[in-house]
Amino acid sequence: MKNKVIVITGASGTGKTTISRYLEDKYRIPHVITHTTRAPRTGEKNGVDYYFETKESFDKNHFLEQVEYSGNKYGSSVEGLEQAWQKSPLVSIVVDSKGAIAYQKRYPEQTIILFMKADLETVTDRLKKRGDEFERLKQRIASEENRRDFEIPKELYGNYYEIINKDIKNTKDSVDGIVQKIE
Ligand SMILES: Nc1nc2c(ncn2[C@@H]2O[C@H](COP(=O)(O)OP(=O)(O)O)[C@@H](O)[C@H]2O)c(=O)[nH]1
Ligand SMILES: Nc1ncnc2c1ncn2[C@@H]1O[C@H](COP(=O)(O)OP(=O)(O)O)[C@@H](O)[C@H]1O
Repeated sequence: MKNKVIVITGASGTGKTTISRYLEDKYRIPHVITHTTRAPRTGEKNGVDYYFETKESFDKNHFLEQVEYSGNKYGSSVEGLEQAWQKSPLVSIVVDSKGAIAYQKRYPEQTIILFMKADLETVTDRLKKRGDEFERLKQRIASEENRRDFEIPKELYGNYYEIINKDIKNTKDSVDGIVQKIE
């Protein structure tokens, strides 16, 4: 198989991380670890969930693309992608929609985009249950970037799979169908 990357995008709480973990557990598809200046959430580990950076250390990386999202910086490096491809020709990455556009442009033949969708009420409820601190959660939900990511950007029209993540079993079935088609 030629190296490929499953790019998982969508608004906060729509299930991107859940699906990335599912791909890892069921199919041994490793995820690319990206960099962020946001503080770790309870249970998140440096070098596993993210590389947690200071503003200074963040800028020392060689980014393939980087964004500002709800007041924090996020970025993914060529090295991170190459490292994941060394483990497996098929890997996944969780990024915002700007990141998804960047991957589609740079690796048009190798990018498979999953656009995760759920309604605002559902995601708000899930983020509360995830334990996100309330003030941060409100700020995140209201952020321009998050509001934007409830819809797929026009640059990706015709080039993505939409997954409506209500019932988790149906969601996993849809993901299974997509993974099995990847050559
Ligand atoms: N473009 C880009 N987006 C990223 C990267 N890493 C994470 N993100 C996105 O940044 C946004 C915020 O991530 P996070 O703080 O973990 O919040 P969550 O979406 O609520 O889990 C999400 O849309 C992530 O997909 C990256 O390296 N590049
Ligand atoms: N279909 C679902 N039904 C119920 N809870 C879900 C579902 N999908 C995800 N969750 C939960 O919702 C929360 C947000 O999901 P997560 O994968 O962290 O979203 P994202 O990475 O897009 O912010 C997590 O606590 C997760 O376990």
